[in-house]
Amino acid sequence: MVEKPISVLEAQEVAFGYKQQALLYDVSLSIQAGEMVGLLGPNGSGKTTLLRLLSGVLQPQQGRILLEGRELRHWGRRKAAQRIAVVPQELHMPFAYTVEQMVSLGRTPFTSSFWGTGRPQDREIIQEAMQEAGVAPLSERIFNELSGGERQRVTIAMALAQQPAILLLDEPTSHLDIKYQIETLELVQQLNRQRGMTVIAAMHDLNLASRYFSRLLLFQRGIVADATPTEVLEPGLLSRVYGVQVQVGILRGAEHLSVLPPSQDSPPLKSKQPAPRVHLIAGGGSGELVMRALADARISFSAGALNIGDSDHTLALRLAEDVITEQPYTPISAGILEQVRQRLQQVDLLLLCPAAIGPGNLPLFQEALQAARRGLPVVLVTAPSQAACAPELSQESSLDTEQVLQQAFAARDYTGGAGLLCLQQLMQAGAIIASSTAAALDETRRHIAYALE
Ligand SMILES: Nc1ncnc2c1ncn2[C@@H]1O[C@H](COP(=O)(O)OP(=O)(O)OP(=O)(O)O)[C@@H](O)[C@H]1O
Repeated sequence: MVEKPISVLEAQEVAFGYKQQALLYDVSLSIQAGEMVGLLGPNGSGKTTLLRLLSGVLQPQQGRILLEGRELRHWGRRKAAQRIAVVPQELHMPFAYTVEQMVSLGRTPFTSSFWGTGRPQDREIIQEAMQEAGVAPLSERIFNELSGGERQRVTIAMALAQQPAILLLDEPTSHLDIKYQIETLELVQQLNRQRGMTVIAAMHDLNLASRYFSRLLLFQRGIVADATPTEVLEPGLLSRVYGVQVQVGILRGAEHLSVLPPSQDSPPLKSKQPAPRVHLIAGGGSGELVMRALADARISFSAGALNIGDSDHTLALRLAEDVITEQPYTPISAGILEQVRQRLQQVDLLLLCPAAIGPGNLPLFQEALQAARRGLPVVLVTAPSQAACAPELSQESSLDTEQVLQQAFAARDYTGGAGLLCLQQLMQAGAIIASSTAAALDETRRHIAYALE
């Protein structure tokens, strides 16, 4: 029997938010010893927060983080620091420490002395760490007086002095010029290859990420993609996540992918998929089953508007051909609504998933109603719980079915009646009820086939 290797670091269904506001949810990932993983994602997507959770600085509000198979919060700070070192984006020191003193702090988890210089072997490790990170000539300089790039390399030396099994780096090249960017990543790669150090680094530079990391995690409040650079650096996926068009290819003579802005005279990017014929409106996880079913059936669809941070948004980034994106925690704006309106004029079918309707997304449903009145076929997908009671209901009178449907519509309405009215008007405008994911898929296939005739 082949034994499953134990992950050195694992996140199991982790959820976390600051001040009651959900930020990350359902993050599950497993890192094996010796992996080199690049963590990509736009500003504010939660990369630093994920690294803080993986290092134990923050505790998950749901789920757990395991270090070498044991829950991280049971390790204790000192023991965990003997295994994991963190290179933060910025380090501010309140005192005038020298570089050597700073790097010495890296030995603190192993010694009783604050500076970690008690034993000769510690002094040796500190010197070696300064050499490796290229900061030995700066050893007597005051840390706070160094340039951003120099400070970053000192922080790396501090982490190396910790001799960790796992190195977490938060944008390790952000303050460095191109020479030090390359040197830093070469150093990290060397530590990974020669010492088997496991590396996870948040990266903004997609080209450096594709060059140095064999596994990339594309993050947007949740994991959108977790695969090799070739699979993750896919123009459609990047444009959905970053909201900008890019070209991806292998430059002549190079061995790795490059991501570039599209040149002005290059033709617009052609999608591998045909233009979506189906649009989906969802939210709060209500679209998950339908999106998975559409993707499994290889039906190209667009989705939105969805707020960043909504689980349906993260899934749509992965599965949909195009996603109309709204900022987190904000009502659907007029500009975004206009994008939805235009999309609804282009597709053959709208799938409305059983999302709760509040003041923020009510305009979306009203837009759907306008589209239905203009003649766009609309399928109202009812919640799985509603589908579950449908077979029993079909044996009762049709009035009961109607009543249950109305109750279900009312339960989704958080607008004081406008949401319910909109759903009722959608029914009057001819919307079809699909009481299961399978029924929604059947309706979708039927409409696509009909539209092709
Ligand atoms: N201590 C905090 N309190 C409240 N909100 C926070 C805190 N730290 C981060 N945030 C918010 O959480 C979100 C994610 O931040 P985070 O720093 O994890 O993202 P990031 O992907 O690392 O961003 P960047 O690429 O810009 O560094 C942001 O909206 C940020 O404002």
